Amino acid sequence: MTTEDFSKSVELLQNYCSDYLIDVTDGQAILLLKHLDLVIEKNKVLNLTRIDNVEDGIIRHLVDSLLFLPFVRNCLEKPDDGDVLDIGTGAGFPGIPLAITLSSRVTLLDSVQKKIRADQEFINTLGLSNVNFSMERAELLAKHRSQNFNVCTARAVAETNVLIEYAAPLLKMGGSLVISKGNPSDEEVSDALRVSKICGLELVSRETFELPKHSGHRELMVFTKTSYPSVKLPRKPGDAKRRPL
Ligand SMILES: C[S@@+](CC[C@H](N)C(=O)[O-])C[C@H]1O[C@@H](n2cnc3c(N)ncnc32)[C@H](O)[C@@H]1O
Repeated sequence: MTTEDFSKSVELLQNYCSDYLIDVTDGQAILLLKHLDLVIEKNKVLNLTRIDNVEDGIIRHLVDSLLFLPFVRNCLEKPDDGDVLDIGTGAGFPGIPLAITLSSRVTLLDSVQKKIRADQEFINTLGLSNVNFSMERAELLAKHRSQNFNVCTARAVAETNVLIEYAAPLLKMGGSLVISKGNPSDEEVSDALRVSKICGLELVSRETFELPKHSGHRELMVFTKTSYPSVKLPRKPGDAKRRPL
């Protein structure tokens, strides 16, 4: 990107975000766009995303990830404090945009080694000091980091009931799972409500957004842990999907 293109992108990103009442400083916007640039570059040698241009990436990766920000902030006990886990982070969405805009500790979790390696490279280049990495399945992380996180996030990882089962043992009591969904079916939502009861979570908010330039509909859902699961969690890796609760 030329310096002129970069400045235009910073302005575009800030303008889009202000439509959702999300403030992004110049410094944060520069880091967000550098991350996007690194992802697009890395995508030439590693299959990370279908989005291969900055204009689409600003909307479908950056704005889409930043929609999580007010919800995550709201769920943290103290603003900008606490531990956030991004389950199935892929190329770092929404985890890296959240790490740039929050000063909380953010752990990027993915079971695929090459994705976590790419994320480590991105974070080194961006110079962020509040990011940790975990290369394993969510179900296995829950065995040694049980009740460790104030907030879990996930975008485009699994059905809502599966995400609830992954997050329940990882969250501290009172912690929350924040997820973004395109168009969840009634069946997905009713399954999620049933499984959330078993796992000790409650749906506390559900808000809808339209991405800029008709790029998609989003539902941001927040589930808060209010009691302990009534079944033993985590179950074996893969059970949440293969044998849903
Ligand atoms: C479609 S990608 C989405 C990546 C990113 N969240 C985004 O929105 O661009 C889903 C990612 O979740 C990871 N994943 C799926 N199930 C997982 C699990 N049980 N534990 C850890 N990572 C998982 C996959 O390896 C993959 O990188």
